[in-house]
Amino acid sequence: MGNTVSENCPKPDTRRARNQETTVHNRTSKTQQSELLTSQRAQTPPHNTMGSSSRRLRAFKRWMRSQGIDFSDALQFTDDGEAISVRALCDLKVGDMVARIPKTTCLTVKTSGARELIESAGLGGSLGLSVAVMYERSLGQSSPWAPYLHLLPPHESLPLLWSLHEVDSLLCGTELHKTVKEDKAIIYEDWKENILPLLDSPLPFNLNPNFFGVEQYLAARSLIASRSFAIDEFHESGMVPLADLFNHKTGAEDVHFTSVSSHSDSKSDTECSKNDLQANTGDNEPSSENSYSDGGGSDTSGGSDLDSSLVLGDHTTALEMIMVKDVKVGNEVFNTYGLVGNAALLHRYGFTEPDNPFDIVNIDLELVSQWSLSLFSGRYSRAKLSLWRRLGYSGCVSENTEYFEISSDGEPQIELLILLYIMLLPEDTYHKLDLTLSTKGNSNGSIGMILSEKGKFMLEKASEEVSRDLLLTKDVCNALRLLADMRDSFYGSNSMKDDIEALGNCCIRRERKLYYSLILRISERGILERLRTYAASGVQSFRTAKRSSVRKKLKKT
Ligand SMILES: C[S@@+](CC[C@H](N)C(=O)[O-])C[C@H]1O[C@@H](n2cnc3c(N)ncnc32)[C@H](O)[C@@H]1O
Repeated sequence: MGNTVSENCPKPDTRRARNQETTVHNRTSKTQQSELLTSQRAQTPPHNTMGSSSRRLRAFKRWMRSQGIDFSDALQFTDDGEAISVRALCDLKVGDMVARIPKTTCLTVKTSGARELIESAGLGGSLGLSVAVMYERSLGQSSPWAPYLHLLPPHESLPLLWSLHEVDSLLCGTELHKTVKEDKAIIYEDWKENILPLLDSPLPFNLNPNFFGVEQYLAARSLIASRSFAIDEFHESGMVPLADLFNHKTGAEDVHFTSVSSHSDSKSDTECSKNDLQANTGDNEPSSENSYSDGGGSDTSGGSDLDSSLVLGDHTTALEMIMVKDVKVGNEVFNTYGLVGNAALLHRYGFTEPDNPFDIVNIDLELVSQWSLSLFSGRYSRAKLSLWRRLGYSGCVSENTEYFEISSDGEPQIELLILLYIMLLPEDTYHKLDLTLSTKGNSNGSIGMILSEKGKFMLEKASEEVSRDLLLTKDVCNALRLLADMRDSFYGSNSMKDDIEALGNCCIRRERKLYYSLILRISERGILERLRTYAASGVQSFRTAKRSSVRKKLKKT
């Protein structure tokens, strides 16, 4: 069996937060080196020695050394009292290995003292890992991970942990509102069904209820969502000390995590194979169906030392952190948590980024139906929708809702344009198309078919760009503008200008939830604004001119 590495792409949390999430793997041959970057370069003191080493950081570093976690002294861990970040103490170069973390030091179900308890209860996934985290936390100083756990925040401020009032007031209208409310209910059920019964576990698991309440469960889930990694098939997801200290920058990471394997089915015995791991995999999707099929024996007991014999059935022994970009002395070293939009970032990690190019806004089919009903009868609207479907189109579907994506530049999904176009077809054209489709019986070249049925031009193989251009009639553009207005009304009475002003007056430290949710609102509303611009440009005369030139070209061919 080959090296097992799970990609640490964040899974789409929800349909709302399912903005493109892709991993970036731009490794270079230099990453094959296996020497840890040592102090040679770091010994040159930086001009501006910044940051501090807090007591908890010093204890954590001592603990890392005692556990065999190697880290370069070119990395500076900075503790501002609330959060940690990592900076370069000297110029870091692509290919520099800056840390090596033995898997045995990761906090997973397999390494936790609660392994037997978790496995016998059949708890897998985030549920199992959260019991491991709660259990180790309950041990206090006796936990083998005590200095690591001490460095973690009590919880991450994810919307899942906000009060219902906060969720309703701060997320109203956003892509997260409904999702978070649903999450809260499911997570509570998870706890009641799976965690509460553990308190009756027989000795030696004398669990302290104070560490296994619903609040502690939510806190553990928030830490897992925001900082766990998929390690391998054996360990599954786990907390990876040190690797989880790097902050995120969208599409501009400096460091990659790699699983290192040196085992028998490598091409040669001496060959090291490496696979990228990407932060973070915390499965924030509440689920009650977590179960373990692994019935493997368990020989760990509570509060044991980290046990190197735990790397069972998996030959990969360590995780490495390797620079994929040069970083100048004094600059922060970033990881990436994936190419995700702000709704996903807030949902899983509790923060958002201004000008995030991976943002999207969704327009529900339900909203399109409302718009259609404001113009046409229910029967007429349904018939048009059915024609659109018979032509082979659909929107995105998730959790029984059908919707259309508007990308961050304001461009709507083409299926929405086609639907609007069909909805707005003149009655006779619609009947003609309906009849043609019934006789033809297939929907090949459907865009061309729709457009040609309008009788203006023949278009068999339309490129998406040309099709878009032709679909953007004046009526379709007006419909887009109306839909943008309808979607924007979900945000309540505050205008976008009010939101921007509120953000300007907001203190990120004191009003973190407000700050990040305002960025989410503003970025989503910005997309709707760009959708309006997109629609407006469609009705401008230059656009008409462009269309007529496209038509001319098409006629010639
Ligand atoms: C894996 S941890 C990173 C280390 C973290 N700063 C710490 O104090 O341990 C992920 C958390 O760091 C914070 N974070 C990471 N990147 C961020 C960013 N670009 N802006 C704001 N907060 C960020 C968020 O709170 C997130 O949930």
